[in-house]
Amino acid sequence: MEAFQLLARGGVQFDRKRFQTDVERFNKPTTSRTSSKADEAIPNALDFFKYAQSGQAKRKSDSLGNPESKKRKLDNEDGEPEHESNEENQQEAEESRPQQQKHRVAIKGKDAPQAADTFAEMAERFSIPSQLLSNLAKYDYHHPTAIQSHCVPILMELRDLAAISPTGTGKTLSYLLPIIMSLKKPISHASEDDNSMGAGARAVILAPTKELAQQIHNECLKLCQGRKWRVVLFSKATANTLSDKKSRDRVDIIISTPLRLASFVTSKSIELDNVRHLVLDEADRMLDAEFLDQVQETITACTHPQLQKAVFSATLPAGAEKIALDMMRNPVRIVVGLKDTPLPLIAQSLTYVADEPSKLPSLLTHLAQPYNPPVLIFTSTQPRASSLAEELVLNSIPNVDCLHAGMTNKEREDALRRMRQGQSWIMISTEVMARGLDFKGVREVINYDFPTSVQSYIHRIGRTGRAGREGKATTFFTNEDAPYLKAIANVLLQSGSPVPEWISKLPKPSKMKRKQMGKVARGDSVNWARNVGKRDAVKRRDMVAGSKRRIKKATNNTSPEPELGES
Ligand SMILES: Nc1ncnc2c1ncn2[C@@H]1O[C@H](COP(=O)(O)OP(=O)(O)OP(=O)(O)O)[C@@H](O)[C@H]1O
Repeated sequence: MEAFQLLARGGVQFDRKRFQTDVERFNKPTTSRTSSKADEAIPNALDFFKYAQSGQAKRKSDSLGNPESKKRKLDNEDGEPEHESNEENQQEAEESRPQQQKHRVAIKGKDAPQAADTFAEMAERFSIPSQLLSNLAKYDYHHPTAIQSHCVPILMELRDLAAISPTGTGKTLSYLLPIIMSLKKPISHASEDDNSMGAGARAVILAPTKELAQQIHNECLKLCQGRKWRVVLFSKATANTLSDKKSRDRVDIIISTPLRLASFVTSKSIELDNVRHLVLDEADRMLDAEFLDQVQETITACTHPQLQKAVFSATLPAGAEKIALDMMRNPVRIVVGLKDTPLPLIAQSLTYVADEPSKLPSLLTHLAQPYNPPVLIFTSTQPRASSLAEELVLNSIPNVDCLHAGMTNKEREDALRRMRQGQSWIMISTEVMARGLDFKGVREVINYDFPTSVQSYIHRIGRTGRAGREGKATTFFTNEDAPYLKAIANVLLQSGSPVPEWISKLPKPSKMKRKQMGKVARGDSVNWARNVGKRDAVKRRDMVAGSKRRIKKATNNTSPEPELGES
C-alpha cells in the first residue's frame, strides 16, 4: 500500500501535485525497509505459515469468518486454552520483535535471548565455525526456520528450553546446530593439556524410536562433515566398541532411544557425568509413562554442574510440559504457531466410512482415484498393518510396503530405505512411524484407523506437508469413532481445514471418553469377509465339540445300571 494512502487513512490530506517529488520519493519500493527485510528473511519455501503471502496463515484465513473457529478455543483437548494464553499473547505483543510477529511466536521466560534472523547473524553473534557454515549451505540450509532463529540463540546462551513448533518445521537443526557450535571442536582435536572438554560424551540426544534416532544421527553427520566428530548412534552393534573406556572417552555426541541408553547406565557400562547438553526430541512421548523412568535414570546420571536441558516437540500437553519445566533451571518456553495445531499447509478431511467392514472397500475406492505417491497409511495395530498390506497387494495396488515394530531390524531398515528411494508408493504403518520421521515427498497421509489421541493425529498427519511443501490428510471414521470425532474436528478447524457443520455441532467428549479414543476393539484382519469365514469355522468347531459333549453325556446316562442282586 502506498505511504500516502496509509497517511490518508489517518485523516491526513496531501496536495499530491504540489508535493510531487515527495510523493515519488516515498513511493519508491526501496523505502519500505522492513517489508523487504521480511521478504528476504522468509523465503517462500520456509514460509510455513504463509505470512509472506497474506499476512496470516493461508487456510487459517478461510476459517476466520467461521464462528466455529472462535468457538473452538473453548473445546480443547486437555482443558488447556488451544490458543496461547492471554498472558503469552500479551508478552508477544509487548516484545513486538518483528521476527516474533512474522511467525506468531510466543515466548515465556526471563530475559529470553533475541532471535537471529539469518545464519550469518548467528555466525556473527556466536561464531559458527566456517566448516559448519559450509555444511549448512551444502545441504541447502540457507535461511533458518522460525524455530531455529529462536532456539539457536537461546541454547547458545546456555538456557534450558522447552520448544514447541509444528511438525516439519526444522526442530532437529534447532538443537543440533547449537550443540555442535557449543562443543566448539571434537574431543579428538583437543590438545593434551586441554582438560576443559573432560572425558566422555558431552551431548546426549534421546528419541523414542530407532528410526528417528537413526535419522537424527544422519542429520548430525551431515553437519559434522569435514571434522573428526565422533557421533555415536547407540545400538547393539556400538555396545561392543563402547565397552572399552578409552573409546567411550573419545565420544562427542550420543544419540539413542531411552531404553537402550538407560540399560547401559544401569549396568554402569557408560558414564554420563561429562554431558553438558541433554535433548529430548518428541518430548511428550519421552515423558509419558512408557519412557519416563528410563529418561529420569538418564537425567540422574548426567551430573555435570552445567548440564543444559532442552525438550522439543510439535505437541506438549500440560502434564508433560509441567514435568519438563520442573526439571529445568530458569527455562525459556517457546511456541511457534499455535500450540497443538498442524500447519495450514496440510489440507485435512474427515471421511465417514460407516463401519469396520466398509473401510477396506472405501480405501480401495479412494486408491482407485488418481493419487500422488508416496501415500502413508496408519493402522492401529501391527497385525492390521500386515493384513491391510496383504489386502492391497491382493487387490493389485502396486508397490505396497509395510513397517511396524513387530518386524526385524533388518526388515524395518529395508522398508525405510525403499520408502526413501521412492520404491514404495503406499506405506502402511503403525504409530512407530508417526513421530519425527522425515520423508519430504509424502503427499498424503490416510488414517485408516482413527488416531488414539489428538497428539497422535497431529504427529501422524505431520508426516506430510514438511519443509514448506503442501500435503493432504484423510481420516476415516466409523460410527464407533464418532464420539471422539469432535476432538479431531477441533484440530481441523484450528488449522483452517473445513469441517461439516454436523460434526462441528457434536458435543465435546468428556475427559473419560477422550481417554478411550482409538481404543475401539478391531479385529486383526481388515477384511471382514475373511473374518466372517473365520467366525463360521470357529462356530462349526464349537458346534461339533458341543454335540460330542452331549452325545457323551447321553451315553453315560443311558449306560445299563447293574442288575439288582447280580453282585
Ligand atoms: N533451515 C532450513 N532450510 C531448509 N530446509 C530445512 C531447514 N531446516 C530443516 N529443514 C528441512 O525440513 C524438514 C523437516 O525438518 P525436521 O525433521 O527437523 O522437522 P521437525 O520439526 O523436527 O518435525 P517433526 O515434528 O515431525 O519431528 C527436513 O527435511 C529438513 O531437512
